[in-house]
Amino acid sequence: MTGQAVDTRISYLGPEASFTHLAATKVFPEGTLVPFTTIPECIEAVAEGSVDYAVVPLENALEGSVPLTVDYLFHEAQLYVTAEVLSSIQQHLLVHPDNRNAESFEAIYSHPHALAQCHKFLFYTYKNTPLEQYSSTAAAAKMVAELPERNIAAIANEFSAHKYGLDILQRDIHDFHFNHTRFFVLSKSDHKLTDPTHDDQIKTTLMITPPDDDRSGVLHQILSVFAWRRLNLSKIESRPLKTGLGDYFFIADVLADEKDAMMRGAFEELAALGCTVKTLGSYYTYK
Ligand SMILES: O=C(O)C(=O)C[C@]1(C(=O)O)C=C[C@@H](O)C=C1
Repeated sequence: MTGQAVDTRISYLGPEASFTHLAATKVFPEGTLVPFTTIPECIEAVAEGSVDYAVVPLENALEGSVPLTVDYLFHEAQLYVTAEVLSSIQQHLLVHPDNRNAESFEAIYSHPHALAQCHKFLFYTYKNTPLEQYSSTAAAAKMVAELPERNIAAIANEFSAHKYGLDILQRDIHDFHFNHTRFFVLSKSDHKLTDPTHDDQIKTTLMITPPDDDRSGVLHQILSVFAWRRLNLSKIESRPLKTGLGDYFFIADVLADEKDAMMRGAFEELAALGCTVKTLGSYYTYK
């Protein structure tokens, strides 16, 4: 199934020119893209059926997981991943043209992940400048554009600079060169989006809750389920179950299709161990 239909509706963490918007246009060059201010709003829109898909950030190479996305998918939503998008992230310091000669700023605004990706730059160059969290990089850029009378700056991408008429004061301010973010394309139905450009490697994301009997070696047992079947994990991470200190679930990416015989065997063995498994489905990567 491709994501090309014009009448397909897609929610994304907006506004226009956010990194999430750019990721959404890779998969849906022709769909109707509907911006939302928060990740839960994007996810709820697809869950309640006002859009067909949601595109949300999942993980960044420098900052790690976006906890809100992971936790919302585990605790609140029953959705499937139909594709993931891998995007290279370049962060720039943007200012209103009226303030391009400013040497210091009242505050610098951006999404918390973007501020964190530029920690070293901000620490060494703007040590005493307050850093203010905003709903997305593009939302911060839009706000800076709308308030020329305030001497403030935003961290966002080049598209935001063009879209909102800002100057790029400093390019590529992210701390490490390899800055990439993974985005999930979510749907209510379990299917795979495909495209001639997608990667051949299929991936399945599982959310595994261990049995609550506190037995020793349970993580080892879970890992062995995959290891002896030669099912390669590209990621495993623990997140709090929110039921008590020390209670966790694991989010694991397995490089296989959940319909493979080996994967079906893995599901059976995990159940026999007393684990509860929530599958987010199998999907390809758009680059
Ligand atoms: O899409 C955006 O512009 C965002 O602000 C979100 C987000 C994120 O949550 O990771 C997306 C990509 C970048 O890693 C920085 C921020």
